[in-house]
Amino acid sequence: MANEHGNLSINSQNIFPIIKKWMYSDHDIFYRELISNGCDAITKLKKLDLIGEYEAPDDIEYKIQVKVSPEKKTIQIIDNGIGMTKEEVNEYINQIAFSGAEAFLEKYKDKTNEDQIIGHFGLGFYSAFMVADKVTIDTLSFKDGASAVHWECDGGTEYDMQDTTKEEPGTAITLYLNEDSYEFANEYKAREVIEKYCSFMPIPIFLENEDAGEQTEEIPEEEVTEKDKVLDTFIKDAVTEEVEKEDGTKETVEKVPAKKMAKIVKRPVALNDIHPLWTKHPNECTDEEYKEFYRTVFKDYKEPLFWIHLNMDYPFNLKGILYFPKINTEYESIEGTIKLYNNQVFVADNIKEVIPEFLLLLKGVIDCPDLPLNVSRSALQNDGFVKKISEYITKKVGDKLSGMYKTDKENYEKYWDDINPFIKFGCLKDEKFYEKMKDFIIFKNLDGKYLTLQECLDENKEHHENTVFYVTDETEQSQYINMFKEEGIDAVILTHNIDQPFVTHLEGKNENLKFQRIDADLSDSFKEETSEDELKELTETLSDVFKKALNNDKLNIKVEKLKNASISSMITLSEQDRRMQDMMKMYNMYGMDPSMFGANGQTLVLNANNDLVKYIVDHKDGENTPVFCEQLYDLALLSHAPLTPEQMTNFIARSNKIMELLAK
Ligand SMILES: Nc1ncnc2c1ncn2[C@@H]1O[C@H](COP(=O)(O)OP(=O)(O)OP(=O)(O)O)[C@@H](O)[C@H]1O
Repeated sequence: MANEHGNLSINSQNIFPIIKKWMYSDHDIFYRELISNGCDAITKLKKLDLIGEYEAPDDIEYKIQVKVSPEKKTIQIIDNGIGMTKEEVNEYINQIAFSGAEAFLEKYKDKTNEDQIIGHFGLGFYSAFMVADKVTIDTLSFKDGASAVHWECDGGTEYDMQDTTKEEPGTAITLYLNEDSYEFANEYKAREVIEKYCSFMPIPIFLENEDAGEQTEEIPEEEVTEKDKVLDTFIKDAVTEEVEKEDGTKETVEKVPAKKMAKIVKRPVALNDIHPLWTKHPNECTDEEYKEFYRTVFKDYKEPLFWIHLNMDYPFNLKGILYFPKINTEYESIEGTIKLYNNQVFVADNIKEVIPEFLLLLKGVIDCPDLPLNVSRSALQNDGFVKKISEYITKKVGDKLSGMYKTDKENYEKYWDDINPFIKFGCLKDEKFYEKMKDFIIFKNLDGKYLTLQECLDENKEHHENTVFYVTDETEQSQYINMFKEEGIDAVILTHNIDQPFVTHLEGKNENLKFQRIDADLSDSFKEETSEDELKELTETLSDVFKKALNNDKLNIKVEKLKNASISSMITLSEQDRRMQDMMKMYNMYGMDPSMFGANGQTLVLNANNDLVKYIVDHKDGENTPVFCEQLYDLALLSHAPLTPEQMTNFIARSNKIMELLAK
């Protein structure tokens, strides 16, 4: 072919400046685009070989080679795939791709970042110009009689094409990096980017630093294969050790015998796993493989609790593995990662348009070749097909969990403390998931037994109808817990942030159902039968004394005769008021007067059967009465909520004073 010089068939003057600016932060995706083009080219050739339209040499080793040269500031991506004829370069590179890229950019150039094209699919070959001033293609088509083509373009609208020599079919793309992009020729940077995007591509990828010189390694000679380039052979001395014999004399014994070794050119190691676990059938995968995959992909050395292997071909193609991670501490925020792949090519993490929001708390991989990824995120959100995929994933997770409840309850209960925030979040976010899971939500009771909602209600029917009492802090609320236990009344433990909105949700779903925190109100079971008048009189007396002693006119005081005489004072706060206060805390409305929202605060309950309370009634004006009142109030507060720093300081000082009085 004579030298051919031509104009790229585009209408706008120059799209390269736009390409170069495109998604500044994601310039590294050119690696993905070019390597996946190479994988596609090889996959096509393998198919042709399979159907008899091409006969590959017996010793063919399909692979992608990435060669970086920090000195020359070049990157080469070489495949031994299908290659291109001159006509194909014309068609795919000079015409179609350019006008395609132009249309693509035209469509999206005004869009803001929020509306990014998913993973920027479709940028293709031209993404090379984000990092390179000049790009060349050397390619030889697999077709009989094809001649090799050299193509070159320096980022303008013109290209040059000429014959070249190339022995084997395939394509080599060479990037001459621009000044801002030299880092991509750094071996470690290249490795990092390739591992990010190409870890599971279906063709082995090898990285080589052209400037690093020949790397070597030493292996036992018997392990040398035909493919190895042997540089030297030598004998590695035996390893010996001096040991003491029974008679006390010493002897030298051979631990490892002398060995014939070979020094060879370092064997290349592929950067990717071409058969990621999700592509295998679940029956073929062992637990150890699942765990190993989890460790490698998520760099999490805590073992996952369990996993779900998604595997379907119809009505759409979807494979993946979702792991339920172990949450180590109560305080660790749960943050998962779901990696999305398209035919083993990494697209992006946590695409909430495709993956239901609550599943993003898990860790996992999803590969869905059918996804329309070259559309904007907002279009994806409204896509019926994408919704179906998302619903399918949710359904599968629900199936797995409900199945586990039914057939492996022991483990389900074992995992419950770790997985319940996730399930509850899912129920709040997704009606269908709630419907699927509602009968499999369990509650840990005061004895550490797990009960369903219905079981909780049935168990306590005699004491309270349709009410579930719950504990949010076992230490703080221990006094109430003891009272409940004494009366044989049960409560459940709900300590996670998600529990408050979740119980509200359950109340909305179940008519008449009420959740009450254990300190919300004192049920009649704890009280002795007594006359209303007597209590009223005591309440008036004690209210006066306490209000005066605590210098607090607004204090609500209620006197009860509690069966347990050792309890002196308690705080109760109605469920509704407490939820209001919690909500205010959540929205950072500290310092506001709760009464603004109708929350009129706590009630100090005093036990008329308690000796200290009796003492106060009998010594209204006693010298030490105010101290008793303050102390009883603080003790009640302590078992309800943490004291403020000022309250705590006073409490400690007063406690010391009381002991001094006792010591006198
Ligand atoms: N390494 C290669 N070997 C053979 N053909 C190639 C190679 N790279 C690109 N091509 C041809 O050029 C065409 C255009 O490539 P480009 O990367 O721009 O778009 P694409 O791969 O079709 O789509 P995508 O936008 O998904 O990358 C390809 O469809 C393919 O026919």
